Amino acid sequence: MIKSDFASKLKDPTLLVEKAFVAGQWITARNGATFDVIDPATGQKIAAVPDLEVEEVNSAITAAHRAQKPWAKLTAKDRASSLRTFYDLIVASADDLAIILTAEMGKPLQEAKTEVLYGAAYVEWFAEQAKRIDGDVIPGYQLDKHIFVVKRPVGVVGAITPWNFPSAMLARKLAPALAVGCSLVAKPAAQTPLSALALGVLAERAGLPSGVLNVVTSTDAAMVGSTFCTSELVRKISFTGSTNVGRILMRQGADQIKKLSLELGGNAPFIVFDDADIDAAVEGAVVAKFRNAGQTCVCANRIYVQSGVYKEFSEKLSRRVSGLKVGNGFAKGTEIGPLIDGNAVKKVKEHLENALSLGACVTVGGKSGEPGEQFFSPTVLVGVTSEMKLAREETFGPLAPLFSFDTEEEVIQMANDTEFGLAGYFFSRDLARIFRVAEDLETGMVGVNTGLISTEMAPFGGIKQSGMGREGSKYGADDYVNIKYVCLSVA
Ligand SMILES: NC(=O)c1ccc[n+]([C@@H]2O[C@H](COP(=O)([O-])OP(=O)(O)OC[C@H]3O[C@@H](n4cnc5c(N)ncnc54)[C@H](O)[C@@H]3O)[C@@H](O)[C@H]2O)c1
Ligand SMILES: O=C[C@H](O)CS(=O)(=O)O
Repeated sequence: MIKSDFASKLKDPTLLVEKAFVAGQWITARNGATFDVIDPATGQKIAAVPDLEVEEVNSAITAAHRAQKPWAKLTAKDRASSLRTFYDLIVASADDLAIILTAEMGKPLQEAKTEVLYGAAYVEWFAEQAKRIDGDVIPGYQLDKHIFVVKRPVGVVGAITPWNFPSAMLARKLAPALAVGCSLVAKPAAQTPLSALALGVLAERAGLPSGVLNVVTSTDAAMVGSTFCTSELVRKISFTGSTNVGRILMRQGADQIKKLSLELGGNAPFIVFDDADIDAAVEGAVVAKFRNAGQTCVCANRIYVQSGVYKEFSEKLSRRVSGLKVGNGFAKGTEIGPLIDGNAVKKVKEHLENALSLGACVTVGGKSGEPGEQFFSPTVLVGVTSEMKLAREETFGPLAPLFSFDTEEEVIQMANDTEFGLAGYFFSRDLARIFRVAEDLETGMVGVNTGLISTEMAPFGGIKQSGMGREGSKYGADDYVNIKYVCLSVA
């Protein structure tokens, strides 16, 4: 066990596990291989976890397959009770889970705790929803015919999750899956496996039967994905990550017509109309752009400001951003943590330099940390135009580009001019405009006069190349069941 100084902060050190969770056992790789987990704020190794190979991934799939039918045969109430216990254990360990999350991902500790509780909220919600996976009784088409519609669990789910919300993105998948009677093999991002493994510890303590939840760790993500997609035992792939990888999984799953949930990339527009409450719009932009240092799929990637309020908004936003505290996620008062790795810093720099070369100007920020450090100061750019890379690509960092526009028609056209369609935001106090723009934005989710829309009670997901399926709300369960129709003939 790596005794990192963060581990000494844990009330319950047994939550920090450096083994994979397969068939209810904590295992190492057969060949003894491990990979390091690095604190992005310091570049220090904080743990080492098993680098599993295809045999071990198939063992996890087999375990999930063995466990699934007995799990599905429990009553909904029994599954609900297990998930409720799991929820209670997550909440009770939230402080420790947040410490582990900040250590491996870098986000400020308060944001990490918010993420842990947000993920737990999905477990709570689907513990309740487990008892409401209702079907239908439909009037027969002949006197002797009786039509019943039931919803049955899909079966074994292969779940692949990203590094930016390593706890909540797994919770958002396992909650509906287990609630309806599926079992699950999770593969967390190699950068952040510890949060998923800690959830495995708590699932075990909650009494989830062996094999219902498995967590495999590997640096060979492509191997895990193709193993999920080619195994006849895996009936569904639930993926959160980039659109490029989503495409790969769609292709690989096509041969077996795998059921898919894809939560993919975004390029969210954030629109400020001249009738907006500008101070509220500034606060909305800060949370929509700089939450998780800009590393969220629903971040405001393009900020469009109507020309009449452009000067006021850009000055107020720049002043607000200049006060954001950058630092180690464990340091008191930190609001902007490190980016996940050097490539993330490189991408932000590339987008910034491209914009500057095409005429944009920095009003605040624009600086990266010392070489080898992953910090980047929260930055506001003015004079941004659609020709710049950051208009077409997801920056995934603390860079707020301000575009100017004149008319509603113009900004709707610009906002929708992207292959992505995950989230969109706008600020306006004109009710007719609110209904028009909410209708016209080509996104799966819209925030009106708010920059934060993520909740377990609403259907989270995108359209176009931001994915398919929904997570959260009653719609979230639909992705983990098959509908079965029974026609009973009895005179
Ligand atoms: N829509 C959402 O809810 C949501 C949430 C978080 C992140 N994202 C998106 O994820 C991206 C950033 O996260 P990321 O860098 O971890 O994305 P990524 O696609 O590189 O990795 C996501 C997961 O896929 C795995 N992976 C990588 N290559 C794979 C392959 N060939 N086959 C199978 N699995 C593979 C990774 O190991 C990781 O576990 C951004 O585009 C962001 O918008 C979307
Ligand atoms: O990266 C996007 C995740 O879905 C995080 S959140 O749901 O917006 O908090």
